[in-house]
Amino acid sequence: MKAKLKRGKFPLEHVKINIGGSKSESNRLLILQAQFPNITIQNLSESDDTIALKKGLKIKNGTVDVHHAGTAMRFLTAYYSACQNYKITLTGSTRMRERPIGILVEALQFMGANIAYCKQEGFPPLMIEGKNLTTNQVTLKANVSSQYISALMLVAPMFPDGLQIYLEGKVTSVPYIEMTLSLLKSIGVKSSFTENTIVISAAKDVESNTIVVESDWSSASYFYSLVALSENCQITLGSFIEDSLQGDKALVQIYEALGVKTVFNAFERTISLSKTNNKLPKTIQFNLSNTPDIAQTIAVTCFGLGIGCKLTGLHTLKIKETDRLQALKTELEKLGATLQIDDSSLVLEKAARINTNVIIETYQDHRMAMAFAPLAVKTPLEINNPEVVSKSYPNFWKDLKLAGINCFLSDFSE
Ligand SMILES: O=C(O)C1=C[C@@H](OP(=O)(O)O)[C@@H](O)[C@H](O)C1
Ligand SMILES: C=C(OP(=O)(O)O)C(=O)O
Repeated sequence: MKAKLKRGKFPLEHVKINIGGSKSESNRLLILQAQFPNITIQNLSESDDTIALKKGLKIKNGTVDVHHAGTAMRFLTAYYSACQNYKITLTGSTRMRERPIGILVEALQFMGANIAYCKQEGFPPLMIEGKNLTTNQVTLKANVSSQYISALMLVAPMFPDGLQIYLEGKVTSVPYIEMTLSLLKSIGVKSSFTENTIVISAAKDVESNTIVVESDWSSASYFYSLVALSENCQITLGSFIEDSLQGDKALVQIYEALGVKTVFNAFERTISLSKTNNKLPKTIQFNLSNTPDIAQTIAVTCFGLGIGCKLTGLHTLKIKETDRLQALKTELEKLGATLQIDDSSLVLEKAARINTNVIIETYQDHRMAMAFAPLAVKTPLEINNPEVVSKSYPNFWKDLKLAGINCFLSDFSE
C-alpha cells in the first residue's frame, strides 16, 4: 500500500477529532483486569498492540504472537511467569525478535520464574512455564526500557508479600513508570516510587472500579505538528484532561515553543490547538528521555518549519519498532535536511527548502508514517506502507482527512 497525501481545503473550520484511548494505559489496565476482574475499562484503545495483548490474556497453554507490540511482549512475559500452570511460547514479529528482553527475563528468573530462550539469548521468543513467584526483592537496570519495570510492577500484587524493585542506573522513560504507579493506586493497590526504589503491596482483590482511559497523547502529537506547520488552523481533540497520566502531555509546552497554543476545556474533556503569532526561535533544544515517542514528530515539525533542533535523551530509539534515529536521518535527508545523529541525540540544521516528490519509507514503524504525514501541509508527499499506523492509531488516515489533508490510500503495485 501507498498513501498519497496532499493539502486539501485548508484550513478547515471547527475540526473536531476524537482520538482513541491510550495504548499504554489500556495495556496496563488489561493486565490489572486479568488479576482483578471487577475492574471495568472504558475507552479502551483499538490499536493492534492492545488487541494483541487482549488476545494473549485469553491463552493459558500454547503460542502467543504479539507481533510488533513491545508492551504486550514485556507485560505478558511477567504475567505468564507469575501465573501457575501456564505454559506459553511467547513470540513476535521479526523486529520484536531483535528487541532486547534479557534485563526483564533475568529479573524474573532471579525471582524464581521458569523462562527459557527459544532461539537467541536475551531476545524473544520465550518459553514460559508459570508458577507462584515468591522472591519479593529484585534489582534491575533501568536505563534501557521502562517497560521491564512496569511489567514487574503490574504483576507485583500477585506476589504473596508484594514486591520491592531497586532501579540501577539513570531511569529512562520515567513518566511511564509513574503511569503504572498511578493506575495501581487508582485501583487501591498501595505503591510508592522514591528515588530508585519502587514498593508495591500484595492485593488479592480490589473494590469494583470503572476506569476511563484518556485518549492517546502520542497520537495527538501529529495534530500538534499539523497546526504548527499550517499558517492558520484550529483543531479540537478529545478526550483529554489536564491531569493526564501520560508523559507525552509535555507536547503542550514543547509545541508552545513551536507556535501552537493549547486550551483545555475541562467540561468537554477536549483540547483546542491553534496557531500563535509568536516569533519562532532559530533552533530549539529538548531532552526527550521522558517522552521518546514524540521525538520523530518534533524532528519533522522543526524541519517543516525551517528551524533547527537539538534533541537529546534519545538512547532508547534504536531498539524501538525500527532504529528510529537512522530512519529519521534517511528520510529527512531525502527531503533535503542536513542532520547528524549519534546513539542518543539528533541535531537538525535549519532547512531553507523541502524537496518535492519524495516517497517516505516507514520501516514497519507506525510513528514514521504518522510523523511525516503532517508535512503534506507544505508539500505533496507519498508514504509507503501506510497501514503500519494501526499499531497505535488505526483511524489515523481518516482523522487526518478530517483535519484537511487529502489522503489517497491505494495499492500502486501496477
Ligand atoms: O510503558 C509504555 O507503555 C511505553 C514505554 C516507552 O518505552 P520505553 O520505556 O522502552 O522507552 C514508550 O516508548 C512505549 O511506546 C510505551
Ligand atoms: C515504542 C513504541 O511501542 P512499543 O515499545 O510498546 O512497541 C511506540 O508506540 O512508539
